[in-house]
Amino acid sequence: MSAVPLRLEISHVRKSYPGVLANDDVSLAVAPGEIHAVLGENGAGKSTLMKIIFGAVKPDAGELRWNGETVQIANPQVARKLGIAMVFQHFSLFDTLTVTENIALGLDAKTDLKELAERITRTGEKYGLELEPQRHVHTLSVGERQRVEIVRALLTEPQLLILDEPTSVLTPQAVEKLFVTLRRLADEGCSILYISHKLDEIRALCHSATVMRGGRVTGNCDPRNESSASLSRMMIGDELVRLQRERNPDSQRNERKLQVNRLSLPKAHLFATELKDIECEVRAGEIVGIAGVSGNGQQELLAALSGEDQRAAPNMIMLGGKAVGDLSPNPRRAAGLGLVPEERLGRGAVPTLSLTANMLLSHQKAPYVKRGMIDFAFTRRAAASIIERFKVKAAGPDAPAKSLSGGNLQKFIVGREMERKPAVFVVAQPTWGVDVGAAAQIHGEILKLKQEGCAVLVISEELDELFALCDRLHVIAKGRLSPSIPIEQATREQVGVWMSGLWDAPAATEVGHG
Ligand SMILES: Nc1ncnc2c1ncn2[C@@H]1O[C@H](COP(=O)(O)OP(=O)(O)OP(=O)(O)O)[C@@H](O)[C@H]1O
Repeated sequence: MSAVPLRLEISHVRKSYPGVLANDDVSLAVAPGEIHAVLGENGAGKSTLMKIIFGAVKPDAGELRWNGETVQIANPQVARKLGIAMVFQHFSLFDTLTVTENIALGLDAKTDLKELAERITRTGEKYGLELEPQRHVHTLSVGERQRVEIVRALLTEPQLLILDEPTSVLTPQAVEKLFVTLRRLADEGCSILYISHKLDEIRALCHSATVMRGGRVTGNCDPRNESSASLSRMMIGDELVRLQRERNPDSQRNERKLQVNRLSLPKAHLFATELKDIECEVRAGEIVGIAGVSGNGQQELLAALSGEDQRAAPNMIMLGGKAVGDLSPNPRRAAGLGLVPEERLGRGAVPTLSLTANMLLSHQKAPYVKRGMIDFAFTRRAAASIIERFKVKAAGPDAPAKSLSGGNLQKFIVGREMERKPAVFVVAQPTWGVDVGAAAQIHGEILKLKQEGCAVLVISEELDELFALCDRLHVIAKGRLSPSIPIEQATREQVGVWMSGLWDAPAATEVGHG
């Protein structure tokens, strides 16, 4: 036998959860050095399949062959011994530990922390994933956390690397760098399973693709020969809805709903970003975007806006004319603020609680709570209506938040916050991990909010998203905010230059501070 065996061969895998068949007769094969995409809508069963390969979930039926041998992957330790590494979509890092300590936990053997820190730095530099090993994870932005996860996987020198939406929080430049890394790994013989909703990335990177829908494999193709439209048709069985962004030039005369006035905040901890003189405003019926590479003050700005950080002077943040800079989240909500944070598990939702109970995180007044009593029947109906309106795939309103796939939970949280009919809606990474169909739907709902007169602030690293949604755009860099530019005048090149902090404040086209 001269033929090289397949690196991984999966045959007839099945896995059911209460109420859902997450994987139904799934087969898939990956050769050494092959970059293989797995694509499908939110809840199609991609993560479940990857967890089965990684030994984190036990299949009900089916066979796995590794380098030609039948294997039982009982747990992730077995997977790692075989040479399988996985970067999860949800971070699996401990906040209170440093980068090095977190990575040490993922490695089986006893490790010398000093030596490990050096390896982390070296690997990070080699692959363009720079990290500061001594930093505590709670001080890192989501983009930086993603880097930790990827470096942790690379340190094990895997034969198969599974990446579950690795680029969702990376900048275009970082994605390019990552692709160089992945192609090099593949050239060295490492196989890669790549889950992503970004069809253009799949077409640029992957040699082959398996398409899933409703737990089943619905097709195989070479994505290099497909267009994004044909891939998306295979995935959702339909054409995408085109967004209609109506520019309303009069919105500049509308009432100011959110104003940030010379907001400066010193670092809350050693690795935080200091906010310097942030000035922006959002008027009723307007969508303003903030672009920028993660870790440039987005987290700090969100904390100041939400009330998690109450150190600002009252009038540094004005909500509908009310000075709220030093207030806690509840009075800000009462003043009309709706907020979707970038971390959905932990900040956006309580993982172990049902979707119904999670409604109460942002709905604590009538009709949800009456005379101090929670109206569970009403709350449950409200959760059910969000599930229906946003097409959230979940067993029902009683399903725990953690049982939802990433994109579905995101849809639920966005729906829950919109349900409050906020006067000001602040959303970070609105479509992180969300499939193309659902992203179009979330964008449509955000545009609808705008039409209803809501003032929307979108903080995102996805330039496409910002260009599709916003009327005006700012860029955040090193804790400073650029002036805003009307979207018609913005170019990717200019925004890219601004991302490194280079803008001339007085000369730039400032709108809306009149
Ligand atoms: N632990 C669990 N308990 C109950 N149901 C689950 C669990 N894990 C996954 N499911 C369900 O299985 C189905 C497949 O989920 P999976 O996470 O594999 O989808 P996915 O294709 O990775 O989606 P996404 O793109 O949103 O990450 C979903 O309907 C999900 O709600």
